[in-house]
Amino acid sequence: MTAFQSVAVIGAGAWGTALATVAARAGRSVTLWARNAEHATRIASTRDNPRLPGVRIAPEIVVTSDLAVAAHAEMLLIATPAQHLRGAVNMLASHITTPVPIIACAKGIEHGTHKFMTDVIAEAAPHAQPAILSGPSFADDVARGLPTAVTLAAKDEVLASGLVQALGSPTFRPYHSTDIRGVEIGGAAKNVLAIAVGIAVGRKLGASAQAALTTRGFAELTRLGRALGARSETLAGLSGLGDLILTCASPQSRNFALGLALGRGEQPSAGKLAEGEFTAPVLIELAASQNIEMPVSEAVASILSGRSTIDAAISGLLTRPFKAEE
Ligand SMILES: NC(=O)C1=CN([C@@H]2O[C@H](COP(=O)(O)OP(=O)(O)OC[C@H]3O[C@@H](n4cnc5c(N)ncnc54)[C@H](OP(=O)(O)O)[C@@H]3O)[C@@H](O)[C@H]2O)C=CC1
Ligand SMILES: O=C(CO)COP(=O)(O)O
Repeated sequence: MTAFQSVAVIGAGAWGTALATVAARAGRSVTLWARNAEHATRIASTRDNPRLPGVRIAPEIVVTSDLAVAAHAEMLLIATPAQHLRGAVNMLASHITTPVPIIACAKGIEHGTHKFMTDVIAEAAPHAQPAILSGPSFADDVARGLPTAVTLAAKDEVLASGLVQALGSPTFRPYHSTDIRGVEIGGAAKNVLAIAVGIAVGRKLGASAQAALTTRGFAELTRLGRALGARSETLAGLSGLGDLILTCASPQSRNFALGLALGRGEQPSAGKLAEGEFTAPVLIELAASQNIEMPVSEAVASILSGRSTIDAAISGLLTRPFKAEE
């Protein structure tokens, strides 16, 4: 019997809905919280969420917009966009008076503070036990029960392992870790790098360029990770290299798709969350503060901000001085 029988997922977007399904499949009693009361009522009655079309939400999942109901759970998963995670945890904080695990499921770095998601949780809800779940996992695949594997990290290995036991099932396999920072860096940086690779594919630069850019992207992700104390095996694991491979190779990724549209000179789809767009400027600020070179991420940030054209950014990357591979 797991110590975490009840689970609440905060944020009823694509990922929150998929994670609620995962937890229900693992035998937990699940509450899915949506900020909008009308949305919650509609999802509860139709058992369908337009943010994750075609996925039937199991009848036993309670859908609510009442935060007090959700906050009763023995573990909480936060699946809002990264820049809204602090707001969500702030709202939860007054309901949390005992140590309860709060698992960040968003991928990003907070603007202004340069803080990673578990640091934001620790600040906003001092009683919480922050953890992070990240890895190669499209919400649609996960909700449909296709096999996926992710990393779940907490400071305390026993806690991380307990959370894995509560959420894991044959088709959703979390691996536990204590390298919180390594997991957070991989998830945040891979979205920015996926935009770069999408641009290259959209510009028809070829499969060789796609592989080269993904690999050099991994090199800069690793450089930053090492500088911030991440473990190499985490960066080369599911939440780092694993998620980078997934996101840099599939138009199913919203970040890759954003890059693809930009590279083709098309208008990106409106209303689709591509976290890399928000992470790019803060990622390069953070890298600069550590004296870490991240030329691919810098190119993405300068394209997105309009400081550079796509052609100038590509030319800038291709004419960098030759150097040793590291
Ligand atoms: N989709 C995926 O495959 C995966 C996504 N992730 C990560 O999960 C996070 C969420 O992504 P995803 O679910 O796909 O995004 P969606 O755009 O599908 O949904 C975002 C959800 O967050 C809600 N939301 C927005 N702002 C707030 C807020 N201030 N307080 C509470 N809820 C809020 C939105 O509510 P409303 O509906 O009312 O607008 C919406 O339900 C991102 O960081 C993403 O990188 C991670 C792994 C996989
Ligand atoms: O994080 C994801 C897969 O692991 C989802 O990727 P996108 O946000 O690019 O769709």
